[in-house]
Amino acid sequence: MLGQTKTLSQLGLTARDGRQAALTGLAVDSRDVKDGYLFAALPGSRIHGAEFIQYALRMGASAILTDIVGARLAATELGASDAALVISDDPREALARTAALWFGAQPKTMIAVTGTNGKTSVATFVRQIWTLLGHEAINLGTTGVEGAWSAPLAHTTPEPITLHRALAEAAREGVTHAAMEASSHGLDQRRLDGVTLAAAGFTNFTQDHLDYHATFEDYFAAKAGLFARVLPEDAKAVINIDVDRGVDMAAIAKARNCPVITVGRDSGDLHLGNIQVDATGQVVCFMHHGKQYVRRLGLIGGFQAENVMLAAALVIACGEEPPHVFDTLEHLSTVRGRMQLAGTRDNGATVFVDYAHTPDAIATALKALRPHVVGRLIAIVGAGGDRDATKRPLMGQAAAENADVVFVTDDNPRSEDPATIRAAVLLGAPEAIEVGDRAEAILRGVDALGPGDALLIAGKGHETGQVVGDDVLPFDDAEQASVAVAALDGRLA
Ligand SMILES: CC(=O)N[C@H]1[C@@H](OP(=O)(O)OP(=O)(O)OC[C@H]2O[C@@H](n3ccc(=O)[nH]c3=O)[C@H](O)[C@@H]2O)O[C@H](CO)[C@@H](O)[C@@H]1O[C@H](C)C(=O)N[C@@H](C)C(=O)N[C@H](CCC(=O)O)C(=O)O
Ligand SMILES: Nc1ncnc2c1ncn2[C@@H]1O[C@H](COP(=O)(O)OP(=O)(O)OP(=O)(O)O)[C@@H](O)[C@H]1O
Ligand SMILES: N[C@H](CCC[C@H](N)C(=O)O)C(=O)O
Ligand SMILES: [Mg+2]
Repeated sequence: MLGQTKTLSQLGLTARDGRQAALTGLAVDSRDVKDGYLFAALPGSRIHGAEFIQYALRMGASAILTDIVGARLAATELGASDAALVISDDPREALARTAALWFGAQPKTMIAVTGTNGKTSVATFVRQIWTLLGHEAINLGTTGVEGAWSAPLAHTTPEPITLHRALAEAAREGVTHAAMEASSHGLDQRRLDGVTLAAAGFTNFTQDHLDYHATFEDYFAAKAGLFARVLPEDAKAVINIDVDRGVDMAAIAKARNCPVITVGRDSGDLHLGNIQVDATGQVVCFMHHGKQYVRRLGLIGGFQAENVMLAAALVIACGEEPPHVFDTLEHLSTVRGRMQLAGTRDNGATVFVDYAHTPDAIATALKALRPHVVGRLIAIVGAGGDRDATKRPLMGQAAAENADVVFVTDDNPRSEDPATIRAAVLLGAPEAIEVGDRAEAILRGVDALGPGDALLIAGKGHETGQVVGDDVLPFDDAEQASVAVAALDGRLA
């Protein structure tokens, strides 16, 4: 995009006085504005971006996109400037559409997946299936952009400028298929409203993010925006109807005339029949419109079978032949940090790392492990700072109810006092052992493993840092686990 200019009208924008402007770039943060840029001054959760219009104008902004409140806030600066002023009722949505036009390309076939848990897993499985079918495919989300083209991302659903820059670059590199995660923050802030989707998926709905969304209903409404607003009317909605609110989500999609494909544990256009677990995976019977496909997945957990089912249905919704899709499933590999086997002790006990950071995910992950374990199930849990505080005791409770031994430790305390967070988790797990230092908790968890036992280290999954205050200290659960196993089994040089 370097060196290009586009006029406001080429970007679908109209200035209040009809003025044109040749733009050289877009920015959502005044500190990123350069000569000739459009600065989107958005209403924020802490401050209105219009407070920075004066700064953006000094940096050479040629146009300002904001709402009526922003225009009033910066009336004096705007009055004295030549910059074009675009006022929108929904400037975040306008920015998303503008960013799509500015970058001008995306992979031809795109899907998005929302839900409290399972988005990264489903998006990764969709990408793996497309790749196995011979397509150039990527997934975008919590673990960055992965697949045929890769790049790091700071957010699960990046803001529109970052998102469309990545999509356009991937498309230029030959990527034809992309699966992205739609977080509730991303949907609420219209970050993906400029993406053209062929299909959208819904995994499940349980508690998270009640720090950001005022009520549970607001959280649902944000997620429902994927089907109520972002998905085009002729595009397919693929919905797990065997989970809470699945039926409501399907009704929202139907009301917009989107064809609805249902999946579920026990019912739906695609559902699961018998599942037989073994030490390293499961043999699953997939039932699709009266046909049965029995396939072995090298993945642990009934929830991963459900995620694979949703991924397969999304790929089929995008036009692939069902038998070809089911034939790829035996070749799927574990998503990094999701039920990842991180070590096996000499006595056969296993250690898994999993990104469970909600009450439902902790319960689900532990229940999923139980059939694979003949001995005790040990869990290490902790809750993040500066995030939904009401989920903390519920996370402790989920661990206490589903594991035999629980350690409560730290997981990204951020600006909060770690001991206060642990105390909240311990309210739900009063018998748990408190070990603040995460490395020590892992060492003690691994040390406690007898023959036939298993350890679940929950919360950090693929993360490579422990966020304490403003510092990110290097920390990797899988690495710590394998070091602990090696040290305790005398395999460290
Ligand atoms: C809570 C939240 O989502 N905040 C997002 C929101 O910022 P905000 O409303 O808090 O912004 P603010 O600080 O009030 O500032 C208002 C505006 O002034 C601008 N500004 C601010 C300072 C300045 O000097 N100049 C300037 O222009 C800001 O860019 C912003 O547009 O709008 C910004 C611009 O679009 C986002 O970058 C920012 O994401 C922050 C960085 C964030 O951390 N978000 C997280 C919580 C998030 O989105 N997570 C989700 C979910 C993950 C999950 O599912 O678990 C994700 O998709 O990653
Ligand atoms: N279908 C599911 N049902 C219940 N729990 C699940 C499901 N899929 C994954 N989980 C749990 O949630 C954790 C996170 O999975 P994943 O990263 O795929 O979810 P996500 O929705 O992308 O999370 P985030 O909100 O952080 O982006 C997993 O490690 C597992 O414990
Ligand atoms: N995307 C989630 C990840 C949480 C992971 C956990 N390790 C934590 O820090 O709470 C969030 O930011 O809420
Ligand atoms: Mg994710």
